[in-house]
Amino acid sequence: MSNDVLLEVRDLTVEYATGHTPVRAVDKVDLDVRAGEFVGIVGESGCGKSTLLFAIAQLLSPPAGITGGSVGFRGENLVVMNDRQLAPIRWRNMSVVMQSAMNALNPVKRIGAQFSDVMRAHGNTSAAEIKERSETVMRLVGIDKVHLSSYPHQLSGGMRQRSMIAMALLFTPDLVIMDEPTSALDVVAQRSLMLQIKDLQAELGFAVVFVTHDMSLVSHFSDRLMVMYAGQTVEFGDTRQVFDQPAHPYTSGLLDAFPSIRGPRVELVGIPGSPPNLAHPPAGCRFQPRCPKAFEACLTVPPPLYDVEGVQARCLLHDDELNATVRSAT
Ligand SMILES: Nc1ncnc2c1ncn2[C@@H]1O[C@H](COP(=O)(O)OP(=O)(O)OP(=O)(O)O)[C@@H](O)[C@H]1O
Repeated sequence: MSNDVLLEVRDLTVEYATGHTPVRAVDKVDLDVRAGEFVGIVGESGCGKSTLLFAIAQLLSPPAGITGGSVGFRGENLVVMNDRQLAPIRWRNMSVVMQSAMNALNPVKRIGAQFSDVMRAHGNTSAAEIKERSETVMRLVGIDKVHLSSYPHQLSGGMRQRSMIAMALLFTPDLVIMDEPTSALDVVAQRSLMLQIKDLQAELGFAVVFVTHDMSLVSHFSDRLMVMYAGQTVEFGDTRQVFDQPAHPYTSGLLDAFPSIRGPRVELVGIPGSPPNLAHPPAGCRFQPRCPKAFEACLTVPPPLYDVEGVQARCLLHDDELNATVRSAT
């Protein structure tokens, strides 16, 4: 991993134009990803994780649209580019692996033919070159090259996901965006696929942005972790630090809701209540209605991100001035 910033997302805002009030699914999100880094994004269902990934990859379609901010990738803002300008970047420099290979792969086309389509669409026309690269990426993900002649339904779930990853690596991109690529797999296949992604990353040096619901997956595999709640980043920092000393009550709640594989047995506690309606988020802190540590200011003051020993956390508990006022009033 280097210190070169590969992806620089600033103030990114995405809205779904449905009903009377637009739904702001991603609200002014900042995200930097360095070359070769693995960044995990977690949060409850509906918090905007997939929308953020689609916005970064410029794959949103109506009613969703980017209404503010920028996506800097290798120094260029993707948001202002048209499809023709994006074409040379897609697959070659940035590729996407979706949640379900069964939906992303064409069911009536052999795997090899799908690889070939991607390579031809992006400028590789030599049949020999396409064959060689297709066999190489299948080897990289541990699938015998005979399966280039298979249809998706002839492969197991794990093999389908692996072939999606192989397809994403056809051009050795700098960034691979993954939206829960292991969620349809059993835990054994899940772990083996994750180990393989990490090995490939070490070998080929690409960065990964990885969305999941699974805290134990990110605890093992990500360098840095972003926790999202109601369209916003609520905590972002070094994964170990976030796990050891969560700086946001929502992160603590997520951690308490997941079993630890090796630690002592403890009772799991869920987070009471449910996430807010993003068309009408609560005033003040969005997590406040569910927060065990909420105090009066949380009802009205929308918290910014505070720096807490190198981790960013969107919680008024870290506002020294506000806390001094609260202490002096009691
Ligand atoms: N087609 C749509 N029309 C209107 N609003 C939508 C649409 N799709 C998503 N949303 C809104 O965007 C929010 C974020 O959705 P998104 O799928 O990005 O969340 P997520 O965190 O990826 O959830 P999951 O983990 O279940 O995939 C949802 O809460 C919903 O309010």
